This record gives sequence, C-alpha cells and structure tokens, in this order.
Amino acid sequence: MEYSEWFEIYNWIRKLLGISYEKDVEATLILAQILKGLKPPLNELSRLIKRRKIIVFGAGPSLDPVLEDIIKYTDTDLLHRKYTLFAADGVTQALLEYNIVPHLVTTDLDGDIEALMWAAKKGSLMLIHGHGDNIDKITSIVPIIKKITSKIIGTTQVKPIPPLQNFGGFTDGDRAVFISHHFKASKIIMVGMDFGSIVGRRSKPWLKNNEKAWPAKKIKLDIAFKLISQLACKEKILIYTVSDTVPQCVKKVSVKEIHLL
Ligand SMILES: Nc1ncnc2c1ncn2[C@@H]1O[C@H](COP(=O)(O)OP(=O)(O)OP(=O)(O)O)[C@@H](O)[C@H]1O
Ligand SMILES: Nc1nc2c(c(=O)[nH]1)N=C(CO)CN2
Ligand SMILES: [Mg+2]
Repeated sequence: MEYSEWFEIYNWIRKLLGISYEKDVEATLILAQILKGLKPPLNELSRLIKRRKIIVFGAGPSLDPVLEDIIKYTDTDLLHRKYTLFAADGVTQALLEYNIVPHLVTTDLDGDIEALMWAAKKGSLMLIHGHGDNIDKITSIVPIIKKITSKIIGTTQVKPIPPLQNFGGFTDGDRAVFISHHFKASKIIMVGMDFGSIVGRRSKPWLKNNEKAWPAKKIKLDIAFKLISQLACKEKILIYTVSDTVPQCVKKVSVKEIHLL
C-alpha cells in the first residue's frame, strides 16, 4: 500500500482514538535510534511469506479451543512446515504452551513479555511496532530483545525512517494480515481473529479470563475488522477465517477444511 493511501486511513484512526501524531513520530525516532545498525531481515520475511500459506493467529476467545482442534488434525511439526505461523503479540504465550514456535510475531510489546523473549530465542522474526503509547516499552524492552536476536524489523504507523518499515495495518492482528498481503502470501488463514466485544485472555498478561472489551479496545477491534474487510475486498486476496465473525470478502472455513486450502 502506498504511504499516502495509508496516511488517510491513519488519520481516520487517529480521530477515532484521539491518537497523537507527534507522539507517534517521537516513538518512531526512538525505535529507529535503538535499532540503528541492525539490517532489517526483509529477504527472510519475504521468503517466509511469498507464495506461502500463512496462518495469522489473533488473541480472540476462540484461539485456545481452535488451536487444540487444529492440533488434533495436524501435528505441530507438520503445521510448522506446511504453513508460515504468524502470531499477534499475546498469542505467542498460547503457542509456547503447545511448543509451537511462530515464524513471525507482530508486537507492540503489550503481550506476555516472557513468551516474546522465548520466541526471539527460538528464532522467530520479531516485527516490533512503535507508537506514541508504548515509548516506555520500546526503551525498556527492545534493547533486551536486541541482545537475544538480530531478527528484528521495527515498524511504525507514520512515515518510516530507516531502518523502520510501514506495511500498513494498525492492531497487531490486522498488521500481520497486511504484512502477509504486502509480501504476497498465497493464502491467509485467520485463527482467533474474532473481533466483536469480548477480548481473549491471551491479549494481555493481566487478563485471567476472556473479558468484555473496554471502550478503546472495542474501537480497536472494530478498526481491525474494517481494515481487513477493506483489504480483502479491494485487493481480491484470499483471506479465510475459522471464526464466526467474518469480515467482508473473507471466506469462512471450518477447522477441518484448513488443510484443504
Ligand atoms: N476478540 C479479540 N480479542 C483480542 N484480540 C483479538 C480479537 N479479535 C482479533 N484480535 C486480534 O488479536 C491481536 C492481539 O494483539 P494484542 O492483544 O496485543 O492487541 P493490540 O493490537 O496490541 O491492541 P491493544 O493496543 O488494544 O492492546 C489484536 O491486535 C487483534 O487484531
Ligand atoms: N498511538 C497509538 N498507536 C497505536 C495504539 C495505541 O494505543 N496508541 N494501539 C495499537 C494497537 O496495536 C496500534 N497503534
Ligand atoms: Mg499488542
């Protein structure tokens, strides 16, 4: 997506959530400074996505039960070989419990940090997002991840400055879908991308159970739903979901059907 096209969407989101452009720019400068000197592994990102089937895991309430179901039909080694596994932030904790190392992780560093460190150690490529409301986490956590791995790509939602990138997308989950589209995935299969008004417990380390979405979170889930609908309809790409809430132009499939895709 052209930056000008994204910038219009970003401004729409900014108004909805009252986001500060200046703080987003500040976060971008700080993240770029911390990652300076690290060459973003874009070739590896492309190799993991281009012409491959991607499973994007979101942190909705259906994540854990569906993951259990998937593992019933496909053993975890096969899953790892057949698909590129793309975890949205806190989902990494669930994958850790099944010992499934995601190939890719999108995070704005508000998921379970231990799980993110585990993924970094195991070789996941970490797409770390900087925005105006996670500057404290950027400065405290990114230097630690940098000591563990060089497989880091910094992302931003404003104009990128090297070595950062902007592939479009807003929340960790829809950003994973946008990145998969940008690098020309053959198919994108969404698991746990439930949207709606219940936040899955994997979303935040402090959640013990699934919980009713607080007002800002509800707006973010609606934004994610809309962005994926727009992308699926406009770009005519093949996006599937196993969740009951189905964005426009996305096809609903059952867990059993995943391996037929
Ligand atoms: N019902 C849901 N509950 C939680 N996450 C969901 C749900 N449906 C889809 N998702 C996706 O899973 C991702 C999980 O990431 P995470 O919980 O870290 O959210 P986030 O993008 O950081 O947003 P926030 O800033 O509100 O925490 C979300 O970005 C969202 O796109
Ligand atoms: N400034 C700002 N940007 C964001 C925020 C947020 O809370 N503040 N949350 C996001 C969800 O992943 C993505 N981007
Ligand atoms: Mg997050």
